[in-house]
Amino acid sequence: MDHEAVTEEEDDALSAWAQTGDGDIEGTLRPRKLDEFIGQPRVREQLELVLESARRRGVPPDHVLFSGPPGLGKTSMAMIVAAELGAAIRITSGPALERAGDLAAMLSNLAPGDVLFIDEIHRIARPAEEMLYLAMEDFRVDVVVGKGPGATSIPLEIAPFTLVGATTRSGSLTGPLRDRFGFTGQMEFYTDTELDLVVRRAATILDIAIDREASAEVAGRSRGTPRIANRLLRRVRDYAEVRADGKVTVEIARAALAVYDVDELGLDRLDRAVLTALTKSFGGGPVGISTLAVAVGEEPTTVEEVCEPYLVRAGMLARTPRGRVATATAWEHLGLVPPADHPGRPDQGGPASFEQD
Ligand SMILES: Nc1ncnc2c1ncn2[C@@H]1O[C@H](COP(=O)(O)OP(=O)(O)OP(=O)(O)O)[C@@H](O)[C@H]1O
Repeated sequence: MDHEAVTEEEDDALSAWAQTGDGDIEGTLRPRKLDEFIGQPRVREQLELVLESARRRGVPPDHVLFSGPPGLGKTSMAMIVAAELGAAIRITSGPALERAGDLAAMLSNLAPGDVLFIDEIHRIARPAEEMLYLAMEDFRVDVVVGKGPGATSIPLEIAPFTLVGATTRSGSLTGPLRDRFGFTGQMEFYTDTELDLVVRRAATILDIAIDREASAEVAGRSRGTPRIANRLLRRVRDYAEVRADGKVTVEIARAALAVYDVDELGLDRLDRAVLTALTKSFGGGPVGISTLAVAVGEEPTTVEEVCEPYLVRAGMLARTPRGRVATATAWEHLGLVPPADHPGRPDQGGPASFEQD
């Protein structure tokens, strides 16, 4: 292993990480405990208080919601909640709960203290959502037997449990559902320093020799997202193994990332397609998200949930009440000059003049 400036303390931490589990790669790379989780200091501190207090009182903690863009560690956090409580976790997702009966079956099979994790909870069907209200509040479900005027509803007690929900769109959650969560952890994009740690941790687990400059390069191009950091690391490893001696240096990392179309800011082909359509086809905007999605041949939700958060964060795209607008930084990044009257031009007020929605 080639960790040039790794301190002894870091080395200990890295080798402790190396001993975590096996299984599929994503699973292998998932942090298992709260203190193993890199980044998100605010969410970690808040969650620790929620869990510790529940542990001391000997009751299941309040229901927990994690929200934020994909790949920031919401599923990992859900698993950590269960691990920290020493509880079993049952996993499902909003789209899988199409019928209330599916949810009733899951809820009635829970043992006391279990954690039920519902990923993409904003996509849960209405009848299941209504069943969830009662389950979250009173640990009860009403099972409807029969049809038509003769139908009766039988109340069924369920074990006290903790619901952990994850969503990329907390805004689409209905008020009553949102209100039933006692704690919401808002996951933020990671800093480059945090991602550097994520990359080095994964390199240790996967036994990839990467030097410090190279891990920083991969981290800097990972769009603030650990899942992307781990993925880029694996692609860089492939390149190093096939085209070189297996060691990842910064030159190898740069060459590999060029092959995979990841630019210096971490923007991939889709991000650049969005910016190119926005600037070249729509004169910088404003343009609606659906039109933009059609122009790049993607689903509006993919553009909205996967590309947009990072482009907004990188200061390249602004959401205005009239649609999406490319900022001066976006034009510059593509090597283009914004038209004279475009609001993205700094002399026209620049990005700061945009009203965010
Ligand atoms: N803080 C972290 N430290 C190290 N690795 C992390 C961290 N957070 C996430 N990862 C890694 O990133 C990957 C994605 O994490 P996870 O599945 O928890 O994200 P998510 O927010 O649930 O994503 P999605 O909403 O797309 O399912 C996992 O392989 C995990 O190992």
